[in-house]
Amino acid sequence: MASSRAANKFRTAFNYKGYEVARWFPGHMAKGLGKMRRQLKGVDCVIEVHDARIPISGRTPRFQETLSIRPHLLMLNKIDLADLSRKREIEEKLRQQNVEHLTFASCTTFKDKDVKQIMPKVMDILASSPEFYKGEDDDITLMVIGIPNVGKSSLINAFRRMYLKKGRATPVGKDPGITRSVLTKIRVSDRPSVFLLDTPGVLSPNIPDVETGFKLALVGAIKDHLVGEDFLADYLLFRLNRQENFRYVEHYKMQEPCDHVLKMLGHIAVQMGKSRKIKMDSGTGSMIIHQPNFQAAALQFLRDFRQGALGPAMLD
Ligand SMILES: Nc1nc2c(ncn2[C@@H]2O[C@H](COP(=O)(O)OP(=O)(O)OP(=O)(O)O)[C@@H](O)[C@H]2O)c(=O)[nH]1
Repeated sequence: MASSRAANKFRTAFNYKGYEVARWFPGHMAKGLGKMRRQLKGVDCVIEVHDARIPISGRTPRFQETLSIRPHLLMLNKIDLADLSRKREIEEKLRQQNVEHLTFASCTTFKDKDVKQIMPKVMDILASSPEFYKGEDDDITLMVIGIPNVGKSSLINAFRRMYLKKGRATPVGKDPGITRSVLTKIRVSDRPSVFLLDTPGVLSPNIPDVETGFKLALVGAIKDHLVGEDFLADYLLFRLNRQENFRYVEHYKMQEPCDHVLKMLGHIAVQMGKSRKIKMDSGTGSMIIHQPNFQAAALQFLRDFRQGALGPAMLD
């Protein structure tokens, strides 16, 4: 375990090296956003799924515009990976952002106990919004929105498992941008008759600052290669050290915490047995040296973080 003396040696600010985030918003997202907005008038309630590890950051302002038009439930998903020790503070901040209805959930936990609470909440929200409530015999249409990779498809599949006893209707994947088809209408319940509109993950065209961009990338909403795996790994190391979360020391069997990403990635690469052979001229002939595969180590570090192996996370 690291002493607080060791913790004092760590960087207090991250050098983003003049990174630009503007190019992280691909064209297909703008198209998706436009289609979603056009479909809104047939929607009774919007379920916005967001990642509980970044409860405040990264929700797009354009989503929030839609919220004033339609009843809205914000579902903070992946709580199995999140450190929610400051839950009250998070709830308060979201209330200040006009989030009236909030729920915490995990879509992958066995028995879907969190997902079970969502439909009753939606029914309550609709019942308290008479202008949108139609009556028991009418179809209810819900739109599921959110940034990439937060679990929108997983939620829809969980609903289908639960209410229709059916398997996957929509593909799930660990990489962002799996859902490309816009607005597929999927029946998720017979009684009441409920349809869900699946939507592609859409990022804000204006990510407000580079730090938000890095947080989004750490939770997998932006593809790693757009940021650079080693750069992102460095940011992760910076964040873990700042929060004095030193589980990585034990996890990678290190001697002590470390603030130098290449040193750390080198250690992980050796642990994983990942090295590259490089031919070098030694002056008296050529020789083969083994260089740690830093990229493979960076990917492993990011994967371990995302799967919760380095402890529950809170990036806001
Ligand atoms: N640990 C954990 N993983 C989850 C949870 N919900 C979804 N996932 C995983 O997160 C990844 C993304 O899930 P999807 O349901 O495809 O996310 P999406 O929002 O539809 O993604 P896009 O299609 O990119 O917009 C998958 O690997 C899921 O298994 C959760 O509650 N906990």
